[in-house]
Amino acid sequence: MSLVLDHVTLTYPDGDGRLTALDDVSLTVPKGTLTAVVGPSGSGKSSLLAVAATLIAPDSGRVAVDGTETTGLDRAALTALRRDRIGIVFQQPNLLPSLTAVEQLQVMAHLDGRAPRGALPRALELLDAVGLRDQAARRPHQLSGGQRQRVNIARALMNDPTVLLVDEPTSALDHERGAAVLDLLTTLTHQRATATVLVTHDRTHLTAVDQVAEVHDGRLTVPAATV
Ligand SMILES: Nc1ncnc2c1ncn2[C@@H]1O[C@H](COP(=O)(O)OP(=O)(O)OP(=O)(O)O)[C@@H](O)[C@H]1O
Repeated sequence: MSLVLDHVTLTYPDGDGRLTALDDVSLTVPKGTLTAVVGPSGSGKSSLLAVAATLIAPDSGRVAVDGTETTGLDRAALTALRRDRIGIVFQQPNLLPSLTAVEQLQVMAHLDGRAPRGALPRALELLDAVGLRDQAARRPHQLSGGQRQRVNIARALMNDPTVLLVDEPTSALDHERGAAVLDLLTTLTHQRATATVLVTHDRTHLTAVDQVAEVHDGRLTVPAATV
């Protein structure tokens, strides 16, 4: 199992008390499958993604990424785990304005301090996988919103993550482009055997996902196993 959340509870300070953002949440996402997490605003979706990304430690419960238990890992170990095993696609493609599409990906290979040998062929291969091989030399302002989101997705795959976490990828896109991005995520999940979690409040495009989990007031339910 590539991503396991086991009885995870997360609270935030709230005035004199605590607000429970995740309430005893358990979720398992096997490799090569896509789980959509749906729920209304404020239900806990972003908190779930942040805990899965090991950006926030839960108050209690267990998070395991690609077989590694994250509880008790120090900051350096968590940073390395995120760098090597986790890809994150944020809602807004936060691309660097001055870099071309292929450079947005290549820069990922520089971040861990290793010589980016093989970074260019890999970046081009990933741009090809997201249908943008011929846009490799374009800068963000020369790309459409949907194309920018594809670059964003390709970039998250640069380090060959096991776990892919995606936050509302279709919110800035029209219906057709949103559906295309979801199709692409489904295909990449199967091809690259990632354990993918997609957070969304929009159920329209969810027909092809492997599992839909619903979150309400921090409580997660997975209707009759769909994986
Ligand atoms: N840093 C924080 N400090 C205190 N409370 C927080 C913090 N972050 C989120 N919350 C609260 O935790 C609950 C869950 O928030 P979360 O952002 O996870 O929901 P969400 O489902 O992602 O919402 P949205 O769809 O609007 O992004 C909400 O009640 C929110 O107000």
